[in-house]
Amino acid sequence: FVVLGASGDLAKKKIIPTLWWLYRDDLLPDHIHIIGYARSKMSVADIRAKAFPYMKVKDSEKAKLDSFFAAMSYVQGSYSEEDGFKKLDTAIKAFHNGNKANRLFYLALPPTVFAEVTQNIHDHCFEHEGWNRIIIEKPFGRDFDSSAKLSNHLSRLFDESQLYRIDHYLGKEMVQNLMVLRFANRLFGPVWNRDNISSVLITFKEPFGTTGRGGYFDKFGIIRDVMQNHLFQVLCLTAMEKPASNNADDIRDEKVKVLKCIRPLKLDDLVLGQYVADPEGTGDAKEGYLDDPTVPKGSVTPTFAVGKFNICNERWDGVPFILKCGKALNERKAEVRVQFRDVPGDIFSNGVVKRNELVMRVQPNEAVYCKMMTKSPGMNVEPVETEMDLSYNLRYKDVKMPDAYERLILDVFTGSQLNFVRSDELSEAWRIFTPVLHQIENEKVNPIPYKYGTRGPEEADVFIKAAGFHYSSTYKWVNPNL
Ligand SMILES: NC(=O)C1=CN([C@@H]2O[C@H](COP(=O)(O)OP(=O)(O)OC[C@H]3O[C@@H](n4cnc5c(N)ncnc54)[C@H](OP(=O)(O)O)[C@@H]3O)[C@@H](O)[C@H]2O)C=CC1
Ligand SMILES: O=C1O[C@H](COP(=O)(O)O)[C@@H](O)[C@H](O)[C@H]1O
Repeated sequence: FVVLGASGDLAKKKIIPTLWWLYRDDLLPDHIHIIGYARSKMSVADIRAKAFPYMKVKDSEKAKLDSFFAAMSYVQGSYSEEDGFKKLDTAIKAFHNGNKANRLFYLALPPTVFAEVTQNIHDHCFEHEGWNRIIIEKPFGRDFDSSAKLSNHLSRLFDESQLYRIDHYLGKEMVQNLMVLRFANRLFGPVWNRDNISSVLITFKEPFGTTGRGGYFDKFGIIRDVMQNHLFQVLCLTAMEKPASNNADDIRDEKVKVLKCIRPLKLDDLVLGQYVADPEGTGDAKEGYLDDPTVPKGSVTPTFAVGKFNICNERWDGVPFILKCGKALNERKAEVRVQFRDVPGDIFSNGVVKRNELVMRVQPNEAVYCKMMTKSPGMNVEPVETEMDLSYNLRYKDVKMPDAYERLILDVFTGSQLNFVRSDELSEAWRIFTPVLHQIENEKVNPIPYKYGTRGPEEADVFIKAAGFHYSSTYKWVNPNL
């Protein structure tokens, strides 16, 4: 397992800790050897020191941790020159000692070096006896053309079955559960359509800004960072037809079909925002997006976006899929909210009956709940709002929920591409977003300012309401834990 970019942030925060958790739980193959590769002069001890704060090691695990790092080495080399990769190949060969070996390369690297690194891996580090697999992190390009260029480059070097494009949302418990909820319950199938569903709202909110990553983020913006990939994957799993089987290509075929039914997004179907400081807030809230010195002065990059999509097929035509994402908002939350149509021929008093909603909460605290009406308990006969609630922390108290990266890296070892992005999914997603992204950039469309720590610009609520999502404001949840 070669971690390219071993000196970087992703390696220390995610990849090394994930490998450790898999190793600790005896889920990695026997005889695994991990090699870090980067330009910096460093050692395995340095990798260990950098990653340790993120590895959640218990005192009782210290001996196992030592054996984990004993199975690691480090090779210093450049990303552009072949010498480093030849050295890497020699280092790998030293471990398999002439025996057949499988090689997995994780590109924990900035996209600027993807092309040269993959070329060098292909030319100098491929094993001819065992399998070779490459894991690539997003961003997979910035638009349709750059993504196609990267895809063409990769397809010249590798077979699609060797490429694992990570979208870590596909490794999250509730995102994986979408398939089971939809296709393993008779309850939902018959109502999962335009006759019964009035809108689908897919939300991603983070309560912190981009400080520290402003330089990277500004080149991409929230649409490329979250909506075009994470939220679109969730949209596809929510909207797709039942696949012929649960094998990776059958599922990905269905996702592609959904994307093909979506027309390119228009500016009128978007609300864009950018967070500003909240002078009364504390800590980071005192800093707006433009106050970050790594963000170019006067940048109009959106940190918040709501987009409305129509899936023009027999099941969904006319049902708005509303995708909302933003940084520096009031809470951390990712969820899918399926809102049903009004009950026809309401026989109860005016406006008491509210729409049903099925909410699949991805994070925090995984839950599936269905907002519904019940008779007010006791002497009263009026309908009241309530919920059927599957809260994972109550129902599955002792289950350890693996991190998304743990599931996905394990998938790569086992050769399952189900939870990875195929190149045609990618090009369809870019087809939908590229024209509007270019328009936003060319016309320097001004995002609406919103205060750090709020729910985003009020215009977003107006837009979402106009799109067809009803917010009743009357639903009150009683936390059974309290
Ligand atoms: N098992 C569990 O843990 C359960 C927890 N709950 C909790 O109860 C609370 C309420 O439930 P919830 O399902 O959110 O229902 P609500 O009816 O309170 O909210 C529904 C949606 O309306 C949006 N919203 C909030 N304020 C406005 C507004 N002023 N205008 C327009 N839209 C608005 C919210 O999204 P946003 O603010 O993101 O835009 C949310 O998507 C939540 O905190 C939920 O987590 C409920 C049921 C079960
Ligand atoms: O890919 C990304 O995802 C993270 C959010 O991931 P989560 O698992 O914490 O929900 C986001 O912060 C980041 O901007 C984006 O690049």
